[in-house]
Amino acid sequence: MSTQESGPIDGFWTVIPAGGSGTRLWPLSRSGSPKFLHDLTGSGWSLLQGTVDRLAPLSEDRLLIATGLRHAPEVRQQLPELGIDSLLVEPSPRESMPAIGLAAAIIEQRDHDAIIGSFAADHVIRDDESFRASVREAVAVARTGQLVTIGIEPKGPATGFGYIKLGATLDVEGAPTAHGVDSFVEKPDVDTARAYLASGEYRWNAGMFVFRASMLLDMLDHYQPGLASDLRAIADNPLRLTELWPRLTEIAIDKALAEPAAADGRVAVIPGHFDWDDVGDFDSLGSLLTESIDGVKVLGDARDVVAEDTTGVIAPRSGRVVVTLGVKDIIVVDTPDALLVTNRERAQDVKSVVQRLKSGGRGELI
Ligand SMILES: Nc1nc2c(ncn2[C@@H]2O[C@H](COP(=O)(O)OP(=O)(O)O[C@H]3O[C@H](CO)[C@@H](O)[C@H](O)[C@@H]3O)[C@@H](O)[C@H]2O)c(=O)[nH]1
Repeated sequence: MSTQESGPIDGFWTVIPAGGSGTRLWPLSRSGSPKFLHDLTGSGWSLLQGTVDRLAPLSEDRLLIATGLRHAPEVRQQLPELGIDSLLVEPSPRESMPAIGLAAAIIEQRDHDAIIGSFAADHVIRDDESFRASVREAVAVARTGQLVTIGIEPKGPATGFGYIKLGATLDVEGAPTAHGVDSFVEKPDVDTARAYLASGEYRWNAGMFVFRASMLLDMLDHYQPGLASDLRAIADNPLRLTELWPRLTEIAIDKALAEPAAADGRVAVIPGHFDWDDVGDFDSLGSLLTESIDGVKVLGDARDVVAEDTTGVIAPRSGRVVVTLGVKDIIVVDTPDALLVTNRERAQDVKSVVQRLKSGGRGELI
């Protein structure tokens, strides 16, 4: 298989775990309306719709979206063409492993040889063709029985991402850039991240995993046997979902599988060369918005902003007009029930004020 090949990939399924609440993007993103349901780039599409569209040329209608009970109606509304079998509704959040594992168990029953690519619902990718070429390489390696990830060249010493240490190059037909993975390190401190960056040996973990469905279930049997047997039981009898789901281990795929499997030499990485952003906070959102009005990036209706001698990001979402004068690197997010004013430097800390609101009895705003 060549990386230049186009068209759908035989037996390839897309899984999209769509959970998490994106608290650093509060008050735009709320637990009832998380960031994947929002258009955060001004494209007219939500991040979820963009993700589905990016993968459709590879997997066509072989798609499974795993989302929470609260978000399922909005997901259906945004994706009216979604087949009845393409939505997996979870009774409560359990992190990514139960969602991806159950999707794998269900898909394996439908298609024993399925290869699955699991991709977050809430990331922005600029160069779709290059992304799909990386997925094709990842599939070629996944066919050999490895758990494969796509790693992103780090742009800075970010502490909000996991890092993947590259191992030796692999010799797999159709995957000329494939490497083994030495280890995964989840969200290091800034000094460690700087050292990783300087070494040139690390890639960002972008939460993308490609694997044979049967292989993932075997790995789960090995590393998370209790979870594996519960997930198989639910896939065998979906009526057991409400009974078994609450007891499933709440764990991310990185911790449950990627870290231990890398230590056992069972993980590979394709270094991706496309522009990727997880839109983690308002600062990164600002850099994604291309249109600047009088020096300000506006997410919403530009007629609702009057900004003089101002730089930063403004999201007018209340129907009110936002007027700023003489402020630099500001972030203003105006929604009907909550107004956030901060600056780009403190964008990451929005998470902690959200926590404060929650513990202060204003959980209804989160
Ligand atoms: N269905 C479902 N999906 C979930 C749930 N919890 C999380 N997810 C999904 O699992 C993925 C990762 O979860 P996050 O909670 O957003 O992880 P993170 O802290 O951002 O870290 C992960 O992603 C980073 C890249 O964005 C990585 O750098 C990091 O290493 C790790 O993989 C996202 O697609 C998220 O929607 C859940 O309960 N249910």
